[in-house]
Amino acid sequence: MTNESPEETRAPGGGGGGGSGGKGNTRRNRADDNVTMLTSSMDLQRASRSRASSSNDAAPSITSSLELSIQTRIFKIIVIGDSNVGKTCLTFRFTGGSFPDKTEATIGVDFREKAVEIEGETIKVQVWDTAGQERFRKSMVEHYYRNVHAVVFVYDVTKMTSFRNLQTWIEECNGHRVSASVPRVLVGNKCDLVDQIQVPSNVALKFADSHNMLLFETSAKDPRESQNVDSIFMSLACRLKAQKSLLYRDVEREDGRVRLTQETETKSSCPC
Ligand SMILES: Nc1nc2c(ncn2[C@@H]2O[C@H](COP(=O)(O)OP(=O)(O)OP(=O)(O)O)[C@@H](O)[C@H]2O)c(=O)[nH]1
Ligand SMILES: [Mg+2]
Repeated sequence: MTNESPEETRAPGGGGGGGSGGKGNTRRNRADDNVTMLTSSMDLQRASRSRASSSNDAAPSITSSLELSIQTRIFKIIVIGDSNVGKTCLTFRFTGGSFPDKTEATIGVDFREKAVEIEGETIKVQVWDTAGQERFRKSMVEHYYRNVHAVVFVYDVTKMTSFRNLQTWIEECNGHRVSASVPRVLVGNKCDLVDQIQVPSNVALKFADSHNMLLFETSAKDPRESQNVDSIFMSLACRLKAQKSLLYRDVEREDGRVRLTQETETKSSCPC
């Protein structure tokens, strides 16, 4: 587990992978129609180690990779909700394109990252998969909300308590001075368990509307829903791209550190 803040995160390189479009359930942006996923899951901790091990590479390659990094914007999206609702599986599905065979309760936070292309611009979506269990999250909460760009609230459609507890999660978010302009979405997960659904769509939709959120009902497990899972994150990335510009600045070439600063600009050409 790493604890890098976005300002300190160095942009790693990317690989392949992809997804777009998909059927909607309740309300959904078609953000992904004009979007191409570029990179599969990247554990930032591993990426950090790999960067460290290659730090003896020739200086020109470091310089050119930093120059590439300067062009890359990073959006920090946190995933919040009760333990066992499927936060890890959803983030894994988005960044890795599959459902994990086995998961354990998240301790602190797990970082996953995916590079996506929106209207010709490559953007890194940095997903913070947070711990639902209080004992595994209490020392980390400040870090979750620090400089966050978007929030995904998750409940389990087969567990009414996870839906009722959303109010507490929203209050925690508000209590950490997350601006009202930070986009938030609501995700009802485990829709594949059709015989066990406890949270009706209309109830969830009403709740989402009252909190000015889009609602996505989906399943991290069902591969037919993978594009819908992608849409959760891509709709946010599109909204963020339209709202603000996050740029790497203050390149300190001596030690290879890159600091991310945030500035706001108005852009209006996002397809979603
Ligand atoms: N049927 C079904 N099971 C799911 C789905 N998503 C997750 N699960 C299962 O739900 C359990 C919990 O999933 P996790 O992703 O680890 O839950 P979490 O929200 O990350 O839990 P914490 O890390 O403790 O906060 C695991 O057994 C998953 O296999 C889904 O869409 N459908
Ligand atoms: Mg987890």
